[in-house]
Amino acid sequence: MSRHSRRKSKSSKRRSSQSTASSSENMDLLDIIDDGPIFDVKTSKVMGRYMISRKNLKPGDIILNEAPIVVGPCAGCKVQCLGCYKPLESSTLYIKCKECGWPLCSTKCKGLRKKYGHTEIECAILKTTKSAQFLNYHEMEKLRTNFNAIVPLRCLLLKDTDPKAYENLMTMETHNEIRRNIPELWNSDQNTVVNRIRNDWGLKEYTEEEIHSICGILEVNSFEIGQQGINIRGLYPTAFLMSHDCVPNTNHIDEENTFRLTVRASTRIAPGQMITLSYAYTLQSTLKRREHLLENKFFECQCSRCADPTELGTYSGALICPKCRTGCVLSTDPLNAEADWKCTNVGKCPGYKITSRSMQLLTDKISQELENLDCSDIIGMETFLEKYRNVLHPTHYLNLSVKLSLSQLYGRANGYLIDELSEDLLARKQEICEEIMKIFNIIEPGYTRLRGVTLYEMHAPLMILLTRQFETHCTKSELRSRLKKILKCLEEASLIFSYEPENSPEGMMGVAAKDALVKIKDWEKILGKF
Ligand SMILES: C[S@@+](CC[C@H](N)C(=O)[O-])C[C@H]1O[C@@H](n2cnc3c(N)ncnc32)[C@H](O)[C@@H]1O
Repeated sequence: MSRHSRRKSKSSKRRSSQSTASSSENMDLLDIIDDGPIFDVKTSKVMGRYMISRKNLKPGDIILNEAPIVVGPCAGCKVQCLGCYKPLESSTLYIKCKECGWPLCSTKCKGLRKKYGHTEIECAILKTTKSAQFLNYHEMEKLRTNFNAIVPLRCLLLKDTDPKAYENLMTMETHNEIRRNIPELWNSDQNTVVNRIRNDWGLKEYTEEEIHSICGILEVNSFEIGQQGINIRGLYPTAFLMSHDCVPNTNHIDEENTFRLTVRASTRIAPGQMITLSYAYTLQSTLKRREHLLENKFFECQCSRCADPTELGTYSGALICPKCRTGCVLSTDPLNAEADWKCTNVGKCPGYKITSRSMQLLTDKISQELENLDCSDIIGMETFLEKYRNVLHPTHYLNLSVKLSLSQLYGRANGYLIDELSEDLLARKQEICEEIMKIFNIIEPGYTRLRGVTLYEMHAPLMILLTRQFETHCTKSELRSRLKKILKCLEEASLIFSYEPENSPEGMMGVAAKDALVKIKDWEKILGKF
């Protein structure tokens, strides 16, 4: 899943505690379960195992904190250091491990002989199997595919090095029965993982079936992790148990060097409520999210957002009716990707219908146009919004992604620095932030990065406009109420970012939000409490 994972266990009476979870590197599921009643694991025919809360959780509460079972390069990744995963493709500064011959960032790489890096046992196997002979540095595409087999090999090595972890891992969902009927997927795993491990490296002790199962487990259960330009995947012993929801109630972060995962509640979660994360990108339409989930996680999402043609009133996939120009064109059956789309302006529209296929062709074409836009081109983005004003709903996911970019570009891009913005452009930044916040409040509610970033962005135009206007046209009471609004934005942003690593972009935004809060407090000293 994208920045998520899940896990297994037949019993429905399992639970974990925050204190136990954070106290031991080597705990297993049962250790967690025995000690603290944060969640239970239940089983359903449709979803398999899933987690429910045992208590009232508040936003920010830790649900679990655990070390990975295994980490390493993603399938399809670029060439990277086998120890610390630093990207190496565009770097001339790399060496080959003097034992196994695989690329490393340096002889002093911090991941050498480390549990979650290039271990001695991995190095010995890659050396004795003469695996480096297949690393042809003149054919990058082929070279990259060698990395696909690294994490599967690490999983297989657990059989001897950590049998309990291996046993745990092998209970995870593989979806082999579906995956083996998708030739493109199965053959790619066969060629780049199974044949690599068994034929090229000669490790025949591992069966084809078990290697395919590990490929499935990794695809279905691993989290995308990594900080500071590192993009890798990790399997976690418990977090994989969280089921998917297109409006999730948790968020998670992974620590930079240890790769420990912390899952927190992002909203209030009541006892008995499912603990969820989104395996798909929330800023997409139902059709796109469901397509991703079916192709990558092998299930059909039926959540309340997917089942509602308006997507809980966010209209993330809605078109503007070309006939009546005011109605919304929505799916007649959102849980059926083939269903027609119709204008819902009943009585006022002469009637408009489009097939799902045509609707997708249209949005794919517009999406392609968007992809070709320079990501810092403010005018290009505003022109895009204007061009599709009568085609896409204002909160269609393509418009939302443009507005999210604009919310950050106004005030930061060259020629658009915050102090240089005219009052009109400051008002535009504010308007965009307010518009997208309404949607994020629905699809990414609570303590989420998207809300944190947007709240922080929103405070800036509010503050600059106020500083420019307060001497000329602002009464004392208006001043106080405007400062109160800014204070609220900053306080919430700063709270959300307090859970982020300090050196991450969000962590740094948190520091900036705190600094800005101090300045606002100075105003409070003059004006009295807001
Ligand atoms: C990471 S696993 C979650 C743990 C898994 N249920 C188990 O028992 O091991 C992800 C898989 O769980 C199932 N799943 C998770 N969320 C679901 C949902 N909302 N609807 C249907 N199936 C879901 C799907 O089979 C999916 O591929």
